[in-house]
Amino acid sequence: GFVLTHTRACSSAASNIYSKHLTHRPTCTMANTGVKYLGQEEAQQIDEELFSDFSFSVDQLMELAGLSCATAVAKGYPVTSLLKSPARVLVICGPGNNGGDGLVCARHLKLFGYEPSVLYPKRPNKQLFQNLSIQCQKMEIPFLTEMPEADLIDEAYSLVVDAIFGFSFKGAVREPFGEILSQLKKITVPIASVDIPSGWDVEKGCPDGIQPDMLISLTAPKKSAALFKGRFHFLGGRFVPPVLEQKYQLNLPQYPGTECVFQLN
Ligand SMILES: NC(=O)C1=CN([C@@H]2O[C@H](COP(=O)(O)OP(=O)(O)OC[C@H]3O[C@@H](n4cnc5c(N)ncnc54)[C@H](O)[C@@H]3O)[C@@H](O)[C@H]2O)[C@H](O)CC1
Ligand SMILES: [K+]
Repeated sequence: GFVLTHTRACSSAASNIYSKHLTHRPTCTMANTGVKYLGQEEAQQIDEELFSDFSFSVDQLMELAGLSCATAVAKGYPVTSLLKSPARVLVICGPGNNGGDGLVCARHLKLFGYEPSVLYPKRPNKQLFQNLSIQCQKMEIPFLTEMPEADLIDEAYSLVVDAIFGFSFKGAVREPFGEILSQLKKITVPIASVDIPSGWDVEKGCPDGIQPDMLISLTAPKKSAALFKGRFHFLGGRFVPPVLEQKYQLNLPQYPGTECVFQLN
């Protein structure tokens, strides 16, 4: 197995970039847990096993994944720490389950006191995603019709949640996501990426890709997470049965108490 331990210090460059959007700079804490970093195939295999052998439904795990993401955001960027009020968050959702996590995250962010807006340019024709979209609309979360320019994002929002691609991303980015990612490379407000920084190769990353300030790894980090340079790395998706954890030797850290996220660094 591929096991990485993390002892990296917080990136001071990233701190300087983002501190202008915060009233205080949160302190980083580090945990050296020895959790396993997964390859793309292994991540997909575990996902598949949760749905088949363990009989979970996608809705169930997506709800817990999205809740973890909103919780991590609330820990890293508390509403009261943000310079702009209301605390507007742009949640960008992609065409797969990573995008579904984003919709769930947006709904919980609203319940946590943020003002999320959703950009959802490619909507799969499946009941699950239609339901999640209706739930957001009923929560009075606006859906944008187009991607705002980078300077507009910096002006209007405190944070962007990147729920575009997760562990099934492969090959060159297809439109409209290429243009969306090129705007995200220009913004100065922090990006919180769900599971994988979108556009990054799941295992090898992407040196000239987006550089999120927060990464929320779900189930277990993927290999590219070793290249993450932002301030906050959280683990979420506290739903892995111990039998499955042992089978894949995930070596997951102990989540504190009833918490749904664990801060890896
Ligand atoms: N077990 C867990 O931890 C759970 C994780 N969840 C989340 O699900 C995603 C993985 O979801 P999946 O549907 O398999 O794939 P993606 O969302 O990564 O994307 C697939 C989607 O994207 C399109 N696509 C792929 N490559 C490209 C490209 N180069 N350009 C454009 N579009 C591309 C593809 O066609 C599909 O439409 C995981 O990361 C977690 O976030 C679950 O929510 C819960 C269980
Ligand atoms: K993502």
